Amino acid sequence: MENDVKEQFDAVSENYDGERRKLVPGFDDFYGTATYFAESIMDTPRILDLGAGTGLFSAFILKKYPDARVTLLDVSDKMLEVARDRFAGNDNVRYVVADYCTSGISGTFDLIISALSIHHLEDDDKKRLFENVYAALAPHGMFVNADQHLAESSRYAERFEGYWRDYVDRFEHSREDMDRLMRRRQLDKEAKLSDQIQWLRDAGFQTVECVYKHALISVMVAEKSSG
Ligand SMILES: C[S@@+](CC[C@H](N)C(=O)[O-])C[C@H]1O[C@@H](n2cnc3c(N)ncnc32)[C@H](O)[C@@H]1O
Repeated sequence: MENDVKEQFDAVSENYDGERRKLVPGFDDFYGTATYFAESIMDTPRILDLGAGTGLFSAFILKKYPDARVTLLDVSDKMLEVARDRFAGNDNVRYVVADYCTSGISGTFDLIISALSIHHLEDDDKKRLFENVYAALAPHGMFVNADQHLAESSRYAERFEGYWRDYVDRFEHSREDMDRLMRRRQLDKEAKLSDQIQWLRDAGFQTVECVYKHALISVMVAEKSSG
């Protein structure tokens, strides 16, 4: 992973949460659907949030599983600092500053979740990560990846980009925020949904479903066993 990703997110950590609704089309449905489908047979599931940032996705999940033991992993210590404030007093939440691409995944989890993070990886690294996620899940485990994706055709790649720009333009942004956003956007390396479904299957997942899709964003769930 380029250091740029860490630097870019370190720089926006304090304003990050306030901006999200202005940048993620269908914000409530996106996180709401991801949370709805994130299921565990355990009452106190062990959860790993990859690229947890300020803990936004984990906050939704903790409303569903208040006693979950959650590990927030992110390469940006500044983003995790905001998460520490968010979950202050919850001793079941722990924080790991690491690059999940190079550090691998240690431990066993019932649920591995990720939102808007894995699209920063090169495709080969995404494939390797999916294998590592599969290996780190308990036999009944599930992976939920809520992320941006690439359109299946170049024509729709352009249309998705236009759709997103039109959405973002509906809100006020400072020049500085816009410049930062566009610099971050240049680091994106989205993959097609069809490819990601295949890579998840190749990694060993028995059941793979796209449970939500809104132009360029989607929620994929992958279950280790077919149950
Ligand atoms: C757009 S933010 C998403 C944060 C949070 N998941 C959410 O839904 O708001 C992407 C996060 O992924 C982190 N990230 C990107 N690549 C990473 C990597 N290889 N290892 C660890 N964290 C990574 C960034 O530092 C950033 O905090």
